[in-house]
Amino acid sequence: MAYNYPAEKISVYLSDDGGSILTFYALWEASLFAKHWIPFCKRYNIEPRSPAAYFSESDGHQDLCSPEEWSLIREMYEAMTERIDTAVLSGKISEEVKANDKGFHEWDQENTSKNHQATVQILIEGKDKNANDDEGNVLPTLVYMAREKRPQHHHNFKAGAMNALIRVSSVISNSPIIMNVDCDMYSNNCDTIRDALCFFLDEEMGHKIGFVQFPQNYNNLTKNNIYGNSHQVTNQVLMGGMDSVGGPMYVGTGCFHRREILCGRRFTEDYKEDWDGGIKDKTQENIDEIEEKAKSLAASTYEHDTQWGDEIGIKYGYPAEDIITGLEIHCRGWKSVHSNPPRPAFLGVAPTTLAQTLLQHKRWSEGSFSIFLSKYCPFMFGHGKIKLRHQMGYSIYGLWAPNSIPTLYYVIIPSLALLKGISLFPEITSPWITPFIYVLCVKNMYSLYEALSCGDTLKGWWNEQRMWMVRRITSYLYGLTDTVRKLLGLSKMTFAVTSKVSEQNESKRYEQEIMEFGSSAPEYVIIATVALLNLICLVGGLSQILTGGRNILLNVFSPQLILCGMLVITNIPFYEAMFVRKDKGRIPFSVTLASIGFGMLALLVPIVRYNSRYI
Ligand SMILES: O=c1ccn([C@@H]2O[C@H](COP(=O)(O)OP(=O)(O)O[C@H]3O[C@H](CO)[C@@H](O)[C@H](O)[C@H]3O)[C@@H](O)[C@H]2O)c(=O)[nH]1
Ligand SMILES: [Mn+2]
Repeated sequence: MAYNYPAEKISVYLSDDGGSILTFYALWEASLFAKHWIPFCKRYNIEPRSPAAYFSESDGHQDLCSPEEWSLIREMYEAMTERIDTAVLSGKISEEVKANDKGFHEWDQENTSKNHQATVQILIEGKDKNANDDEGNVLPTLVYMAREKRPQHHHNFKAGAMNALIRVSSVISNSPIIMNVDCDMYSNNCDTIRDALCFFLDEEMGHKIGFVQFPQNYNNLTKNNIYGNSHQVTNQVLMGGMDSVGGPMYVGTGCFHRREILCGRRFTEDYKEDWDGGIKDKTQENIDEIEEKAKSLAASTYEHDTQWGDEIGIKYGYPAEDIITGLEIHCRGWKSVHSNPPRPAFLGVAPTTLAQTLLQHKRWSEGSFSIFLSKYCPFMFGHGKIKLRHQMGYSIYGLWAPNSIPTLYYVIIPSLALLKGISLFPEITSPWITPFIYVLCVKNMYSLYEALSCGDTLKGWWNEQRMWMVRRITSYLYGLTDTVRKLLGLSKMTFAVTSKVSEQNESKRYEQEIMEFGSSAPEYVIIATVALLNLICLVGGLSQILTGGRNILLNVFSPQLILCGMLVITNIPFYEAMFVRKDKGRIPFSVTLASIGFGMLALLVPIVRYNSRYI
C-alpha cells in the first residue's frame, strides 16, 4: 500500500483461503494504521515499507525525524500488533470491535476454514472522499476476500484462489497490471511498481512483454545457508540465462502480469495496451452492490463448465501451477522479463528446517516432473512456439525427480562395490578415466565459480553440495514415486503448504547453522543409511587396500575411493547428528537403528560385475 506510486491507482487484495475472522480483523487494523503509516513512509522516504520489517531492523533511525514522532508511530504499530496478538490468542473478536465495521457480521454464521461462504469486503474504497490518510491524501483501495469453500467442491489450491482474485478485482478496480505476492513475502523496495512498468511501457519491446518476474529472495538466510536455500545461482544464472532466450519462468510470486494475458490473450504484433480503458470508475456504483457482485464471482460453483483453470487464468491440476501458466503464456507468443535490482523487490521466508526444505522440494520436483510427462512437456508443447534453448531451460526442473535414481545409484553402488573389491571405473592411470575426472573437476569448479560470483560463501557452496545430494535421494525420489502413483491413479494431487513457523530452539539452531532433524521421518532414514553405508564402505575398502599392500589395488580403486571419501566428508553433519549431538534436533536413535538395519541389508546385496579381472 505504501508503494512510491499514485495511491489512487493501486488496489490491494488479500485472499484468505481459511476465511478467518482473525485475518479480517488484522486487515481491518492495518487499514486504520495505514492512515498514519503511509504518510510517515512517504514523508521520510523510509525503506522497507513493511512496518514489521522496518521496526525489526532499525532502532536507530530517529535522525530521520524527531525522536518523538518516531516513537509515536512505533508505539502505534506495537499497540496494533498487541491487539491482534491478543485477539489471536483468545481466538475471537470482541463485540466492541465488531461494531466498528459491517464486515465482521459476515462471520455471524458458522464458518470453518474448509467450509464457508464467499466474503468480499472493501475496507478502504480508494476513491471515497472519507478514505484519506492523516494528511488528506488518497489511500489505495484495500479489499479482503475469502472465496467460497465447500467440502464437495474442489478448490484447486493456490491457483483457485488466484483465479477468484482475478475475477473479484475485475469488478472493483480492473487495473491492467496485476502483481501477486505470496503470504510469506513482503515488499522490500518501494519503487518496484515503477521498475516493472518501465518494461511494459518500453517503446520498442514493451508490447511483447507478458510478465515481469522478480526473483524469490529471502530475509532469513544464514551466512552459509545449511539447507541450500539461497537460490542466488538460480536467480542470477538460470533466470538470467532464460531472460536471453524468451524470458524467465513465472515462479508464483513477485510477478507483474498483464491482466489480459492471465485471461488468455494471444500475442499479436499490433498489440497495444489500453491503459485506461478497462479501469473501473467506481463512483457510479455503490460499495454494497460491488461487494455482492464480487461475492458471486468468488462462489465455489462459479467456474463449473467454464474455461477457468484451463484457457483462462492460472492452470489447475498441477502442483506447480506457476511454471505451467508461465509456459503457456510464452507459448502464446509473449516474452517475459527477469528483473533483479540490487535492492531486492520482495523478501520472503525460506524454510528453516530440513523437513520443510525437503517438503518444498518434493512439491517442486513432483510438480515439474508431472508437467514434463503431461501434454505440457516443454519439448512437445513448446515445439515450434518457443526456442529450443527456452524449452531446455524449462526442462531443468522437470527432470529433477527422475534424477533421483542415478544419484541413488552413485551414492550407494560404487561404495558397496569398493567394499566388495569390485572395480567399476577405469584405473586411475588409464586414459579412459579422463572423462570422469574432467566431469568431476569441471562440474565442481564451475559450480563453485558460479556460487562465489553470485555472492555465496565457500562453505555455503559446500553445504549446497550436501543438500544437492540429500534432495535427490529424498525429495526427488518421493516426487518421482508420487508422480508415478498419480499416473497409475493410486493417489490424488495435494498442495502441501510449507510451514512458516518454527519453535524457538529450532530457530536458534537454524541461526547457528546446525541441521534440524528431531523427528523420525522416513527421509531421515534414507539419509542416515546412505551416510552410514558410505562410512562402512570407506573404512572397509581402505583397510583392504592397505592390508593388501599392492600398489595395483589402489590404482584400480582410487576412483571409487575418492567418490566414497567425498560422500563421507559431505555427510559429516549427519554422523554428528547421529552419534555426537545431544540436542533435540539430533537424529533420533530409532532412525539410527533403522538405518543400521538397512545398511546391513544393503551389505548383503550381491554385486556382480561380469568380465572383471579383479573379482
Ligand atoms: O490452498 C491454498 C494453498 C496455498 N495458497 C497460497 O499459496 C502460496 C504459496 O504457498 P507456500 O506454502 O508459500 O509455498 P512455497 O513452497 O513457498 O511456494 C512456491 O512454489 C509454489 C508452486 O509450487 C508457488 O505457487 C509459490 O508462489 C512459490 O513461492 C501462499 O501464499 C499460500 O497462501 C492458497 O492461497 N491456497
Ligand atoms: Mn512461499
